[in-house]
Amino acid sequence: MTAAPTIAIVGSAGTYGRWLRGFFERRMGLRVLGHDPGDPASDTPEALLEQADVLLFATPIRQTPQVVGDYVRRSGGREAGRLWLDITSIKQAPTEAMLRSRAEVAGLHPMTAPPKAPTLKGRVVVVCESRLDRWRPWLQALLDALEGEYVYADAERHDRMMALVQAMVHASHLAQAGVLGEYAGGLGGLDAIMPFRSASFELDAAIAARILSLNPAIYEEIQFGNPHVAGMLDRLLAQLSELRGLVRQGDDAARARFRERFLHSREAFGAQALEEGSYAYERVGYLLADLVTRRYASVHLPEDRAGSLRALLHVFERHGVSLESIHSSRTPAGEVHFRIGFVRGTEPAALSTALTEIAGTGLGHVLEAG
Ligand SMILES: NC(=O)c1ccc[n+]([C@@H]2O[C@H](COP(=O)([O-])OP(=O)(O)OC[C@H]3O[C@@H](n4cnc5c(N)ncnc54)[C@H](O)[C@@H]3O)[C@@H](O)[C@H]2O)c1
Ligand SMILES: O=C(O)C(=O)C[C@]1(C(=O)O)C=C[C@@H](O)C=C1
Repeated sequence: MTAAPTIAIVGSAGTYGRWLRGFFERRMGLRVLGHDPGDPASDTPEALLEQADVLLFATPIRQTPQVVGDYVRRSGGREAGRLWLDITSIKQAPTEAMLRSRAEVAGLHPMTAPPKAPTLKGRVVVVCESRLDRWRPWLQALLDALEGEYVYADAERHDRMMALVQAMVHASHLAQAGVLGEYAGGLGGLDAIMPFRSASFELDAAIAARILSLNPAIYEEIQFGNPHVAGMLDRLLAQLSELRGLVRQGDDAARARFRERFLHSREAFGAQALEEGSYAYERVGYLLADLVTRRYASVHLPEDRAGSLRALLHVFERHGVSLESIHSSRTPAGEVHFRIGFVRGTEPAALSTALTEIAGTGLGHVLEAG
């Protein structure tokens, strides 16, 4: 074990492999090697096994157990005393494959696509500590640097949870996307439906859109590669079939059964989860409402110092421009920027003068305005 280990990423040209290289190099100051058949300039598997202290698999879910098996064979015992990690979305098979090595082993599962931020701050990461000894303190240092929110489980429990947290959510949104597609002919596409949206519809459509925009192989494997998914789908289908049966039946008895069977899930959620969930929903609702504000500007404050936001707000105040909302987020490079919404009736000339002054004095970079 060394305090500044050399890291090797298997799958270094992939979406997460690239993000992780940036993280290890820039945030942790570590030397990073990587192999990926998609990048002919990448290092060889032999170089990884010869030089790296920590080997991290960021390869496609379906291939990962075989890829790990291949590295176990090539390594031939050299991995003893080193650390092997993976970030696969399904844990049991990759973990079993890594445990066939002599390395220390831990599985990580970031519950997010690589963010447009330098760390996983605020994002959940599942940690499967499979065989840890001398690498435990370094793994903790890695988790601290990643700034995630950690939950611990063994690989089997992880996969059972993912049948609900991922496979159920993806399956129901893919089904919604399919239904919307079938109705598109009669009602018009999503464009025609969206003006009628509730916040719930907007969020569900956003989730479906997200699933359909990311790597299809991941979503396929989350359904097909987890042995706990088929049972979950049976239950999901049974719930929907029962609901359909009751709606078709349509009488008071069916309504009573509906209230009893479906609305009483309240008890399963519990009072606290209901309160917190409903509050979270309201907050997201406000955010969505703010994002449709007609007049807005996105501003990056290059000087990361106390008082720079106050100076920015002061410019708007001097030009008589009133704010309706202000939200902060990050650019891909990790820079904070503020999205500011302005009240209806904002004088375009006053807003334009304020934004020109902000850019001209170097107080802020105006990234976007509308
Ligand atoms: N992208 C996400 O949202 C996300 C989130 C959490 C976890 N993960 C997990 O991360 C892993 C990688 O996902 P991704 O989105 O980066 O996928 P990706 O397809 O973008 O990247 C995978 C990379 O692995 C490479 N590869 C394939 N076979 C290889 C081999 N034998 N040796 C070396 N490299 C090989 C591919 O060429 C590709 O560049 C998956 O296991 C996935 O479940 C992804
Ligand atoms: O789109 C996102 O950011 C995701 O959260 C992706 C998502 C998910 O949908 O659950 C997909 C696969 C990964 O295993 C983790 C998270």
